[in-house]
Amino acid sequence: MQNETQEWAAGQEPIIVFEQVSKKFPGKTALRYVSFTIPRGEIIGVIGTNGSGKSTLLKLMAGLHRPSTGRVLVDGVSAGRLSCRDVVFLSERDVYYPMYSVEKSVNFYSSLYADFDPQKAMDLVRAFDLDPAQHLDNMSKGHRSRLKIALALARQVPLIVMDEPLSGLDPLVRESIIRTLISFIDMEKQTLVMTTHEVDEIEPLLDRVILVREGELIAFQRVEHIHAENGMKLVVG
Ligand SMILES: Nc1ncnc2c1ncn2[C@@H]1O[C@H](COP(=O)(O)OP(=O)(O)OP(=O)(O)O)[C@@H](O)[C@H]1O
Repeated sequence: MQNETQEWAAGQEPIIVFEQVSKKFPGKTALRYVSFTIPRGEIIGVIGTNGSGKSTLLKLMAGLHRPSTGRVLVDGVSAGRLSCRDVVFLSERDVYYPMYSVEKSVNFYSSLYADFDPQKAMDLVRAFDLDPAQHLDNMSKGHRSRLKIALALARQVPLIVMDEPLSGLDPLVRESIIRTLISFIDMEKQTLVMTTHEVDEIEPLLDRVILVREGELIAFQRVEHIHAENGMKLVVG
């Protein structure tokens, strides 16, 4: 697979630019000279085997890591200067207040973030079959994952970054959850970037794929181009 040359329509500046980005941790180079440009209004999947650098890539986009070399721009701003108003980052970790109910969590988030839309959050709660009155410490891990996604999607920000949003979800509901998730994204104004190991389920819903292997960008392509070159399946390993 090869990387594509991009052409952008006038006035359609990209939401994310990576220019020769490397990220080094003590004793480990997680990413090496990664460059790509993500247009607005797309669904992007970041795939690769364990330890290939996916989460590091997402944290750089969200401004949670600074590049060791190179430059990351989000909406024209250096990622190091981003605030929580620009990007939502949904981490793999389960962060919640166990004593709160679903509805109280929505109200709490509404008080935290000026761009939080409580009506949209409650619509998502219903779409994900959650009980607004249920307390989080009584909820299953899968239901807490749904709530976590609902709270992230209710923010009106240009970039939503999700690290493994499907982890902890029953394989039988993953596809319907991801379809619901995508249906709530405002494609005129928002871009979604997510990592996943569930490539088969998610692939039909993606516009583009970033494939990383051992810290290197192997491909950044539209899904249909990958199909044309490799048949119907993405190859992760
Ligand atoms: N804070 C850190 N300090 C040291 N090494 C780190 C740190 N964060 C990540 N790494 C290392 O960088 C490499 C890439 O990690 P990363 O978490 O980005 O991979 P990943 O593709 O998301 O993996 P997984 O699929 O298992 O979540 C790994 O070898 C990891 O151990």
